Amino acid sequence: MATTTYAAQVSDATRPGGEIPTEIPPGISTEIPTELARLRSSIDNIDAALVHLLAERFKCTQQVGQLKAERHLPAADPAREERQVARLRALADEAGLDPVFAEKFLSFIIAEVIHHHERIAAGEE
Ligand SMILES: O=C(O)C(=O)C[C@]1(C(=O)O)C=C[C@@H](O)C=C1
Repeated sequence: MATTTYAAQVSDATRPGGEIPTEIPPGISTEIPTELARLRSSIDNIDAALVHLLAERFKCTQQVGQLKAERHLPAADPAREERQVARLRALADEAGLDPVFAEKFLSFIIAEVIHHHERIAAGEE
């Protein structure tokens, strides 16, 4: 999509390879893009950490999937999930994160894990 506004140009400038617009309109402070770029840099670091943490979690759950398949255990354990949800919701609350979001996020991950467990049990992974 073509960027026409100054705000859109500044937004593009914070992307890798982006260029700061040469003509800054009068009255527009360069402080905003600097602060935005700093915050986005932190967000990128946090996103990278999340990816690494998720990769570690999935390495663990892949092993759990193997274990469950060998012992013919069901892929899902709703009682365990209930405890995880309760714990995560409390942690989220303490941390200032929306517990509803925390639960949705955990459920999304667990659904993917169960899918992998089922594939392992079916000999597809
Ligand atoms: O702990 C287990 O039994 C798992 O299979 C792991 C896990 C999870 O991702 O945390 C996934 C599925 C289960 O329903 C409960 C938890």
